[in-house]
Amino acid sequence: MSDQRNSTESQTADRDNETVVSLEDVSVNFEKEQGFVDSLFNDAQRVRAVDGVSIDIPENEVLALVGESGCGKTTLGKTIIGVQRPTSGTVTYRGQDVWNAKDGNGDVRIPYGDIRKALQIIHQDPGAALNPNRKVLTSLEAPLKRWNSEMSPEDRRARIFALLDRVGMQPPQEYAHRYPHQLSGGEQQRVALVRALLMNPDVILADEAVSALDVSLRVETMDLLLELQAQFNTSFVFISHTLSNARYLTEKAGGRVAIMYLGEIVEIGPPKKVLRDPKHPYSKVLRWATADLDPSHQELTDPPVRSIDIPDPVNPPSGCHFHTRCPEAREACTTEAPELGDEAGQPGTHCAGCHRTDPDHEYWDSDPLDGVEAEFAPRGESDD
Ligand SMILES: Nc1ncnc2c1ncn2[C@@H]1O[C@H](COP(=O)(O)OP(=O)(O)OP(=O)(O)O)[C@@H](O)[C@H]1O
Repeated sequence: MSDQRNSTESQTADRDNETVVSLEDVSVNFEKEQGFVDSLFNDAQRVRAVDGVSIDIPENEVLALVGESGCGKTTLGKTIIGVQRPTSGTVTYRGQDVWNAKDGNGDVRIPYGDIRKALQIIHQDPGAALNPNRKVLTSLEAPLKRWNSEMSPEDRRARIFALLDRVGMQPPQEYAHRYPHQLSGGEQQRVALVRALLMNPDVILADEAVSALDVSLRVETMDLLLELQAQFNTSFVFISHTLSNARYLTEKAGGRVAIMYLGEIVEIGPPKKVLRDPKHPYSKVLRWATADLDPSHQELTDPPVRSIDIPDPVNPPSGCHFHTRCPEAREACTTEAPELGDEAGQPGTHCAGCHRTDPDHEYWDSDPLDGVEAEFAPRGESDD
């Protein structure tokens, strides 16, 4: 590990809290694909992939988005980096509305081209993202030619070689002249990382960027990502199915973990709080499913849920979306959606969207739902 990241404390203290990207009450709906016959008889159904999310991404942030498949992580990540247009709500980059910049609406202070350069993505499968018929050098030169057209060919190559060298592809001239199939999975991922870094971005979205790698390479790659994040002062949004990777990245970087369920962020905060002492019943389920995070895992035979079925995002449950599966749900959860709190999108805070976090909520006087143990936990148990 480089001495650029000696301690979580110094990293946190050095952090410049200027907001780079801000989402305000953002929702993204998709039309659900239907078969031909269904489409003749039924109205189009809308999937609520992201449902009313507000969050700030400051400079030098490491944020991990975690949740089950289909909960909206990728859609939210793409909305953060300005490639997915929200159905409602606003996305701003350094105060500029991203979609007004794209559409040329109003007084555009930051052109959309600059925003695209500043917000980059690394895909889960770098092999698929690289053109198989192009040498690494050609693939890496393309975005520089497009976005930094004033750069001379010599400077372009010097920058590419320096970055290939920095990510450990040595000698860089030799790697630059290979085709993607002549690289290992880990090397392809490094090329994808170089391509993102070439633009000097403010934010990189890494969508399951290490999950396709062998376990032995995963930690090495995560360490490299964190070193580069610190060196280039770039914020990283990591999308992960697994809490272990999210914990590794965010604990080392002094970052945040956001747990998503059916399009919503249900809990967000520092990993020590969210992963080791979760407040939301759904976060407890994810923690239970990660044996190395939950010492009681071995003794429990069943997951702490009433139902293992994930509801349809076309028609999420009323009130708290999690009430149909929650082992602590009461009547109040079926009607009133819990708030995550105004502070939730901001760094340093730990918030959960659960009525149990409010000791005065009517939840405590309402009846447990079928299958919920009446004395599950006393009032205020979830408070810090
Ligand atoms: N382009 C699209 N058209 C229609 N539905 C979509 C589209 N993209 C995503 N969805 C739906 O939106 C919901 C959220 O998908 P998303 O890919 O964001 O979830 P995810 O948490 O990233 O899942 P995974 O971990 O499996 O990648 C899912 O129900 C998905 O089927």
